[in-house]
Amino acid sequence: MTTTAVMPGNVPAGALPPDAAPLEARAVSAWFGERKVLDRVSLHMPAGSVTALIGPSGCGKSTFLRILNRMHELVPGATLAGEVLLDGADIYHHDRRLTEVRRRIGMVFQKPNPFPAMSIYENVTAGLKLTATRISRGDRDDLVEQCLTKAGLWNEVHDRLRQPGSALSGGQQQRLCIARALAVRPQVLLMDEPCSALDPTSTRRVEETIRELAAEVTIVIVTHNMQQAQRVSEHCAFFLAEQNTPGHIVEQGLTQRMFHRPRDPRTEDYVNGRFG
Ligand SMILES: Nc1ncnc2c1ncn2[C@@H]1O[C@H](COP(=O)(O)OP(=O)(O)OP(=O)(O)O)[C@@H](O)[C@H]1O
Repeated sequence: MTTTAVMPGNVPAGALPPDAAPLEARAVSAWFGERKVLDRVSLHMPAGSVTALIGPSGCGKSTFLRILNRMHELVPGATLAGEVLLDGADIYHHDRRLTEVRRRIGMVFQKPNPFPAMSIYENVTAGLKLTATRISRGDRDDLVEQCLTKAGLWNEVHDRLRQPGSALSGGQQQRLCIARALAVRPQVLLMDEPCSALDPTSTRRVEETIRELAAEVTIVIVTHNMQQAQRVSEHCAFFLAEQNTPGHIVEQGLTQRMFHRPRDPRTEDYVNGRFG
């Protein structure tokens, strides 16, 4: 797949976003100090679709997600082995710039975390400053509208863009965080339980947003909610860490197949709520 991502310093006001890219983990293992928490995880996350990571607490889903945009290395004593390929190129290659990797592979966290002192408008454009992206005032206005529209929030906030982001409801704040992540035109969006702090109505709204974005950005989402995994994802990977062994993938494939015709009895037990 060719890459036409917009580089920092050159953001035209065109249609969002550039190009979703496939992400692939090859034999990824991870340690915290001496303790191995992931063992040789290989997973293909196809471009322009949603991949859900499911599994009981502590099996390494968040650690795996954080490895996908090089956040794992921020933890003192944390190490890893294996490769992560974005559009075929290893994000851990010594030539890759960390800021560029994180710009291409954005992250939305469990708890909505808009910058509290910034307005809604400034929250969306915050990432442009961090990535030293130059953009004219007119293009910036267009970008804010596009990102808020993509995040399903424009209609609710277009008349109060200068109000603080923290004044929004929890679900709106999470969609603001999605808009902020989109503003730097990522090819991949990682989401770590993005709805776990939200009420059911806000959850549905964020899920709609995820589905709307899916054609244009590769999405990888950690979720404990089996209904949510089925509603939002095309692909699914079931992680398990049995009896203090490191987490690994038991089964992966199309979500509908995994939920209705699982191949491994442990997958069947998990998706049917018999453990975890
Ligand atoms: N910063 C850390 N330092 C040491 N150990 C950690 C750290 N973060 C996670 N771990 C350990 O790594 C293992 C995997 O944790 P991780 O958070 O990735 O699992 P998870 O599947 O995402 O869990 P949950 O669903 O509860 O969020 C766990 O045993 C956890 O205790």
